[in-house]
Amino acid sequence: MWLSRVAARSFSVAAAAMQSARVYVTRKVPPDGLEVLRKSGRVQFELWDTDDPVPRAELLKKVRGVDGLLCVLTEKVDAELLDAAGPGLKVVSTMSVGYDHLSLEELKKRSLECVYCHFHLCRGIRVGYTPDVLTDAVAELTVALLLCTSRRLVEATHEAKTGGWGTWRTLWLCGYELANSTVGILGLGRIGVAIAERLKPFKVKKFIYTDVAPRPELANMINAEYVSMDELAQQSDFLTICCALTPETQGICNKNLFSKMKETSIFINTSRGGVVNQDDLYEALATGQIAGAGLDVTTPEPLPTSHPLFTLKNCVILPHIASASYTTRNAMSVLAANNLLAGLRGEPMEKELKL
Ligand SMILES: O=C(O)[C@H](O)CO
Repeated sequence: MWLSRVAARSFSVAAAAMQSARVYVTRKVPPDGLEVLRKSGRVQFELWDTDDPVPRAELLKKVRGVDGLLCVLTEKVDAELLDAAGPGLKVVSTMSVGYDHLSLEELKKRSLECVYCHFHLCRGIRVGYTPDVLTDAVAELTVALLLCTSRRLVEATHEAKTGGWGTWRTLWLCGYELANSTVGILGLGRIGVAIAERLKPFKVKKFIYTDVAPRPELANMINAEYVSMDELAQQSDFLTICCALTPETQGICNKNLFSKMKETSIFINTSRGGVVNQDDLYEALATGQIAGAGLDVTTPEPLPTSHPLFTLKNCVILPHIASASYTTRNAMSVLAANNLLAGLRGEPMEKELKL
């Protein structure tokens, strides 16, 4: 069985190197990325040319026999999809920094089959993603969401528009300020550093963080102290979640964490909804266990408008827009296209996920 799979892959890798590869693009991607694909002259690509996700059944049909897949975070790349694509699939390039929609296990399994293959170009399925190019946009939006939540801007504009604005009142719509505060970062990476750099001029007193292990090279850039998860919860006036969604971080922001936070603290999540237990968060917000939450990500997405979190004044919910600037989304599409092309040529990708 593996022999025929390896043989098929070896043949198709060699063939793709000589002629144009077949690629399926699962979404209308920004123009700069499409231009890269068009100009390459190396790929014949078919595009799901709308802003809505391609229906699963259609996707499974369209990937049959492709050499490459350029996808976004709404497409689950799992065993079913990889089987549907078949042994010719050489590259999956996602236009996202997050890769929790890709089953790394399944991708790895298929790559391992190539241990038996002695062709240099035959290295299993390679995966590209788009870190770095979105760091500025995500950090900027995180700061905006944090200020919007802590200074109650959504509530305030609502009051102004709907006649709630009476006379000037001493404690009306008061919130919490960054000056002299402690900001906690759960999961310190490029984005956490970029957020801290932007918050520093607001006169934050102290940055603290936790992660699977200390990250001194990054922490030194923002003078952040490594603390335990409990200390992070207890000390943070603002807690910003920057970790990837993995089996280890799934639901890590739960009752246990919220119960240790201050009643005056603000919780901000621009990573993935899955890191939060939303029932526990609702409880913490509704009972005043914490002061407020700003969420750019939820489970599911979109969050149904009937969801209890939407009933809370102290919860600001955005529709997953952290990287949504024209510059960044175009840059992500270019990087995803270049990763795809490099993978198809059997060359190193600019940003490749090590499986
Ligand atoms: O993973 C990502 O890239 C973001 O969540 C969307 O830009």
